[in-house]
Amino acid sequence: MTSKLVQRLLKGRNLDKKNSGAKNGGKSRPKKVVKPSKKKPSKNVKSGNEKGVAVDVSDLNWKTVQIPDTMDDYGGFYGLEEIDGVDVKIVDGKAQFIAKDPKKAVKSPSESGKLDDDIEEQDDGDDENPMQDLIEFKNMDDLEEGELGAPSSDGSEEEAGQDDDMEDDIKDVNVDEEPQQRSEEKEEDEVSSQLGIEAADGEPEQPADDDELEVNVFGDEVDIEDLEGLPEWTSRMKLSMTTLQGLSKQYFVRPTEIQAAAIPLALDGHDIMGKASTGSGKTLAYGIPILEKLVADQSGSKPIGIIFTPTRELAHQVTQHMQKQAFSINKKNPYAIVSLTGGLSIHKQERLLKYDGCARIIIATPGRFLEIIERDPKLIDRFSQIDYLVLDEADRLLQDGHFDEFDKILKHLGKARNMKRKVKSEYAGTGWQTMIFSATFSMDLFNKLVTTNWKKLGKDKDTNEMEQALKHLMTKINFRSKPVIVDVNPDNKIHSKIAEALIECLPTERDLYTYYFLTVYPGTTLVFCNAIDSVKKLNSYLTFLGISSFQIHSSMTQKNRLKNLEKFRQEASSNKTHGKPTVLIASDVAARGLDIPDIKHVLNYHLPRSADVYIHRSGRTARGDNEGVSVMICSPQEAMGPLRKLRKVLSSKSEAAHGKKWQKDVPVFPIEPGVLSQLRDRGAIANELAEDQLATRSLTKDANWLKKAADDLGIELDSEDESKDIILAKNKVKKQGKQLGKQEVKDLQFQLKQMLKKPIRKDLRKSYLTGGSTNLADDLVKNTGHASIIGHKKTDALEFLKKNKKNRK
Ligand SMILES: Nc1ncnc2c1ncn2[C@@H]1O[C@H](COP(=O)(O)OP(=O)(O)OP(=O)(O)O)[C@@H](O)[C@H]1O
Repeated sequence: MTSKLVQRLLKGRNLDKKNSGAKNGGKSRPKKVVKPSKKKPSKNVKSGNEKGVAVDVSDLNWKTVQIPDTMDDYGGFYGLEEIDGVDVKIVDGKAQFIAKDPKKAVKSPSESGKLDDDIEEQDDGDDENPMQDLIEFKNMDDLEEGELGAPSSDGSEEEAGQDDDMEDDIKDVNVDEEPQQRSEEKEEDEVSSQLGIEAADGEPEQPADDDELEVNVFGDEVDIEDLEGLPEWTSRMKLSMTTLQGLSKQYFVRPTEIQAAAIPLALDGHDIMGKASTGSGKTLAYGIPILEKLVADQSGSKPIGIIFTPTRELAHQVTQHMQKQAFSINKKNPYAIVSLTGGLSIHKQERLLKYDGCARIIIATPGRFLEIIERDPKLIDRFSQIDYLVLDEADRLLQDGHFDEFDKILKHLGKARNMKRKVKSEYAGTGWQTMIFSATFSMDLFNKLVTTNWKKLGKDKDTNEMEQALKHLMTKINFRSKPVIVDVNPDNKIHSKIAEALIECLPTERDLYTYYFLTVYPGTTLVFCNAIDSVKKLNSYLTFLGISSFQIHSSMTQKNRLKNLEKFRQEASSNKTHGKPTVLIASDVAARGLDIPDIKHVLNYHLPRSADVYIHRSGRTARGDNEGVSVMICSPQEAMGPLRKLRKVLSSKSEAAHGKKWQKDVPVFPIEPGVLSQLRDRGAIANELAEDQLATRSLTKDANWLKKAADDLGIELDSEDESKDIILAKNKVKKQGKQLGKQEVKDLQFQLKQMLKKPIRKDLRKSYLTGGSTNLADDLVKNTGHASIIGHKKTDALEFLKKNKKNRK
């Protein structure tokens, strides 16, 4: 009996050079085909046996499985194909596909054609190197010396518990195929996700015909009337219908300040240095001009722009933002706008870059981009043809230590383009248009870069900070002409829609006060810690306390980071309706650029290391038109020293001139001792359990790591080897000291469970439903009571701070 085979497509899309817009005037789009095998496909059906004919898998006539529209494209399950009348036989460990009736089961030559040659897979294996990832992220992110403990005790893989659901998406698919094939498809899926392809949320996986698209775009999806509702865009700048449709679809009825100022200048061909608050729409300020070029040249094949970002998450986010804005182009060619970051197979990315019509706009981290172009000089020639170069979060990209990679990229591209300096530090007419954007252009970040004239520039008191930074940048970046400075946030301060506050506590009580804040002010909260160990510990602590908590830090694999971000988003939206907190605990890998909707609070568990970091961390709330709260937890000693310094940098010149004290601007959150005391005991137990959990995980990892290292070296591990290494031995003893016995863990978990069942009461109040200062019955009826503290009114940190501010005035 022949079976029905099912295979998964690369997100239902593929690369069909033959059908790419480049050769068809942009009219046709990639045909949906899958390349499931690394084997070079045969053009002809192979010789058969008495039961059927052995057929190469890529020659089979797969049929698309229709999946209901209501299903999300989560994990790429929209790309299923099936075939009848084919058996799988394992011969010499390899799968053979036996077709009973080759006429029915095999594609006609015109269907199979040369496509597979075009996208022939090389036997490249998976290049993911966890250690390499770590190094990359150490460069760009926040790892501190010693944070990793034993040699990658954390590896690049997250703790077992966290990894469980990071399992291969494909496992649920009923596939009669070789495991190897499945893992290849998994890789493909990762690449498609890496390229930001899933951004086409909810859209059909099979692109529609052009006519159909017109109907969709102008009929169902975008009300043509809406376009008339965008006079605030059209009166200020000339934009294509495609761009206006994108804006209309996202309900962006007017440009933000930075967009209104920067887009017309960019469309006029100016190089730009742009500064605006966090969450003020800088992505589209540089993105729209680049997309306009793509709209005008949809059938072309040369790359239009490269956007560099300092972190992978940001690169993915910018990709999705751009794809969403250019949704109709993205529908036709999902590979026109792609991201290029570390953490996933470089070979897959390299292959995709070679196709005409693909990768017209690239959003990349500098490390991976440099690696790719240095492996293939042809790519240097290709990318030197760009019209636009963007540095998002430019100050971070150009920061000490990171500039080298970027400098090398500039040199490679400049040389290939044969750029000639026309005037001092300007490449008039020969270069690309450069746009650099950030919320901060702090002098602190540049002053570590060694330049001969930097000190002199720093003394020039008449020039403002942006001018000085620009003078410096002019020596580093190949601008076409002197960039126009667009500074819509000249005071360089925290976004005006963010209410700031302080919580003072002992350094050892940060966990407890975080728990307190989350309990009293539930909502979507992003907590920033300075050390990865603190992220892990707090995540474990809050999870034991029953709070929906997720973590993201730079020693996690890229896949897990993206997954956790996604899970946090999902959980936040369901918890919101129940008045429950949802927490994302992050290292500074999440401080810049991330645009997570509806973050109500940012909590600085540790004081940020600089004012810029504080501005970026706080800027994860109050995105777009929203308001938000940023709270710093600090000890009394910190308030005297580092905090004072931080506030001094943040206070505007006018405030300083008026002798205004920062304490007046930043209120201390009042703590209700009655509530806090009820949280203390449960917090203490959660703390013990969290320490035990982390110590146990870490010891297991250390042991695994040592064993693997010994296996790799082909030596047998002597149980005394560890104790010979003093640091390892000390670490081990320290961790063992935090471990609990199995029974102890069980007892504590039981105790905690009982405690968590008990409701928290305001002022330890016991009963009196209608008596006392708060009428509980009233609260119940009017729904004015707190979701988790009996006798407490509903609270909102933002409202509280606003009222507080009014009272202080
Ligand atoms: N014209 C607009 N009207 C309303 N919302 C907008 C507009 N442009 C962008 N947004 C939204 O504002 C939010 C912030 O945009 P974006 O991420 O570009 O900010 P940013 O200035 O780059 O922030 P950061 O400095 O933190 O990186 C996004 O959710 C985006 O969709």
